[in-house]
Amino acid sequence: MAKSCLVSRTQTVPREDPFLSSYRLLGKELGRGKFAVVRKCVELGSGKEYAAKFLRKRRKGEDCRSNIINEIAILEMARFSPYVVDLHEVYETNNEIILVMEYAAGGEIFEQCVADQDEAFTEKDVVRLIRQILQGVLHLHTCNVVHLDLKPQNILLTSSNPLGDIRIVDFGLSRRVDTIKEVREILGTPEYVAPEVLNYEPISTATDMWSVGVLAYVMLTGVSPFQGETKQETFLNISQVNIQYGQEDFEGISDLAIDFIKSLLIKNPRKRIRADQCLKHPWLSSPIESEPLEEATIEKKESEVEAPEVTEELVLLASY
Ligand SMILES: Cc1cnc(Nc2ccc(CC#N)cc2)nc1Nc1cc(C2CC2)[nH]n1
Repeated sequence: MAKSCLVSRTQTVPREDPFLSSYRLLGKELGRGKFAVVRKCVELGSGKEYAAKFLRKRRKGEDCRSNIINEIAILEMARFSPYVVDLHEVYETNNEIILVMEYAAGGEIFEQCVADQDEAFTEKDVVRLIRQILQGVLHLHTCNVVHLDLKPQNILLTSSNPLGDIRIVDFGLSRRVDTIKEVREILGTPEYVAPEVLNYEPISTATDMWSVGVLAYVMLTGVSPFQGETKQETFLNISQVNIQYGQEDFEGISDLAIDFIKSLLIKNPRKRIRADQCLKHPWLSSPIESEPLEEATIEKKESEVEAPEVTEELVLLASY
């Protein structure tokens, strides 16, 4: 444990700990994965709230620092998309890398997907949010990057009430498309994973588009379309595209919405519509259904950026 020094009556911070010298952790744990924990924090200088993601560098005895550098490089590459969470600062200790990211106060859209009718999303809400998700995904795909873990738990809201905007988070499984060798392990979360992943076939940007189809289904109905009693049953439902659009689940939902979902939940990845085509689908582009169209493409504040090669020089780490 680093030596600490008394800096004020209320708090002592380890002298050599730049993160804790610049931020105060707030009680709230926002998320926890196998090798990461996310905590709310406040930047002492500005008083601004952030989310700090603590990532362990060693996992199962292996050095996984390059995986974390990959996540940072993708967040950096996506910095011009308003719908990808912003990366503020990075710190490195002996055991961890800390990503200080934009705080999305509205939390996971998952909570509202499973909420009671009166708090659930309206179709108009879903049109607006799916359009934003597609604009974020289009930015990634334009940069040759696939997310590979798009699910309601990884789509956050800047505000839940009033309903704000989305932020795509968690690029821990993301890859540059041209660097993906064949998939050797099942990536992603069972309910949202595309058939080609289950069959160890090549993955592509179309793999994310399958997940967008599942996302739209869940946001509209609160039902996870392929979920079975067991993981095996779920995988079989996905592989056979065993899906229903039941009257009960889709009561009051437009035929255009169902047509949109059906354009994505197609077994052959080549037959699924792309993110740019989704944004032109009548369900998302008919003004009657929703607010006036935003620009379908993201105005880049700088020239189009290629997803940078994952090299360590790219990342300025405040290390200690
Ligand atoms: C209010 C809140 C509630 N729940 C979560 N959950 C969550 C979901 C996925 C991941 C996985 C990741 N990355 C981390 C937390 N994040 C929140 N705010 C965040 C969370 C963040 C950044 C992404 C961490 N900014 N604002």
